[in-house]
Amino acid sequence: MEPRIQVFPKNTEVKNNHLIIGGVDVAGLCAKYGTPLYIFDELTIRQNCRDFKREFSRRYADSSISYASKAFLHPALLKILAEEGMSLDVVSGGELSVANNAGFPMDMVYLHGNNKSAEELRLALRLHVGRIVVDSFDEIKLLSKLADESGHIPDILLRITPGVDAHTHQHITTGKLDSKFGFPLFQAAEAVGLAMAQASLNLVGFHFHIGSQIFETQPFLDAIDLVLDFAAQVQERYGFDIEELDIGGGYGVQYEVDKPAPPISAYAEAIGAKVVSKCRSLKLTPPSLNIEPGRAIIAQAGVALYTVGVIKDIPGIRLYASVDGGMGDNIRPALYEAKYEAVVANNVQSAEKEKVTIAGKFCESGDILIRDIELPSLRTGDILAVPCCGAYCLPMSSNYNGYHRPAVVMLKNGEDRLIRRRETVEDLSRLDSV
Ligand SMILES: Cc1ncc(COP(=O)(O)O)c(C=O)c1O
Ligand SMILES: N[C@@H](CCCC[NH3+])C(=O)O
Repeated sequence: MEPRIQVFPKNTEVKNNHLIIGGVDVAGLCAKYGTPLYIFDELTIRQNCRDFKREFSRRYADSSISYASKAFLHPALLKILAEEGMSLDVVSGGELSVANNAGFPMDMVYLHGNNKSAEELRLALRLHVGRIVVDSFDEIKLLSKLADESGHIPDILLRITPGVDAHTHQHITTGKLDSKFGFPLFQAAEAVGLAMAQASLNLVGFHFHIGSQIFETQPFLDAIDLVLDFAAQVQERYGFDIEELDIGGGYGVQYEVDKPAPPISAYAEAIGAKVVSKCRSLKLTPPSLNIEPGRAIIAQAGVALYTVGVIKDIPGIRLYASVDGGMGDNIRPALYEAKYEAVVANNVQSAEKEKVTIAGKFCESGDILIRDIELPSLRTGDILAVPCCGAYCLPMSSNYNGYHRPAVVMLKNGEDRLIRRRETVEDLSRLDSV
């Protein structure tokens, strides 16, 4: 079996040397819909939701799982999440509106953001979202005023930056003290005092998020230690009892064959035990626990499909194969030096292999999707399948160089359906006037 298959959606197999996902021949899909194409496997999404719910509730009964919609947001996905009993994390009025328009239950929504506008806060108040995660002193004051005007008292969490190092890429670490997000611990008590003084706000607990693609459990445990110590301090100082603890997302996923991520059970085991033992030692009533995975729900479910175009051999230097997408649909290699695997969907296994660099078609020399990967010798017209592209690819995509964002297809029970059409030339100037 081709080892890279393990990084693809859960029900991926190889038949007649073709890549088959959810019973569907991937090369055939490309013939039907064109490329670049993003496909999502519904079964993998549902299994990931169920794994999180099962593993956390087993170790900590009073827990909930919120999908971080910034990783990928779509009405079809929202329907699946609602059916799976997931809550939702949104970070703007835009994400909130998409969720509301799709009929997602608003009481299951957490609104985040370090610079929420008055308009976004008014919308959240009008929709009675489940929680507003307040990020700054300015926001406490603004939300208090708006809540007062609206007549609705929102349940709020304060976002704390616990000051732990999550050992991940510096652009995706967020829990360090020098951060634009949240209240550093040394200012957080003052924030609790201010929030409690607002008759129009109902403070229920604390939130932290220490970063993304974190492979160790220890940074989560360190942050829990610090934030629950803080909860005990403010209980003594203000008589505030923490009812909810939201420990954010950041659970790692396997992008590369030789870099397996810890199973969800390992995070759940360590985190559940930590909250229980810490609350016991501090004599705190254990709070409800909310977990906010984005990547770990959706990354593995998504695959990017490209057609190979120009193949350029620079003897003694490098062999390049260019595909019909790149940084316009996946900025992650350029932004974070993210690494990806790939297989040739119409020729998965072959004795003839060579090292090749997969370039995108954008006018940037940094537009390299995968550097020096061993693949069956590529020919123009081959279909390249890049796994683990479900998270933070499409939501961070662009029209750079007049790129038409890809079509998106959902796979379920051997059937495919188009859930987002490919952009057209008309879309490129849709908003413009002369
Ligand atoms: C507040 C918050 N929660 C959850 C997430 C989801 O993170 P991940 O996709 O790494 O699980 C993020 C993004 O990093 C975030 O900023
Ligand atoms: N967008 C990043 C993760 C940051 C998530 C937002 N806090 C990624 O692609 O890995």
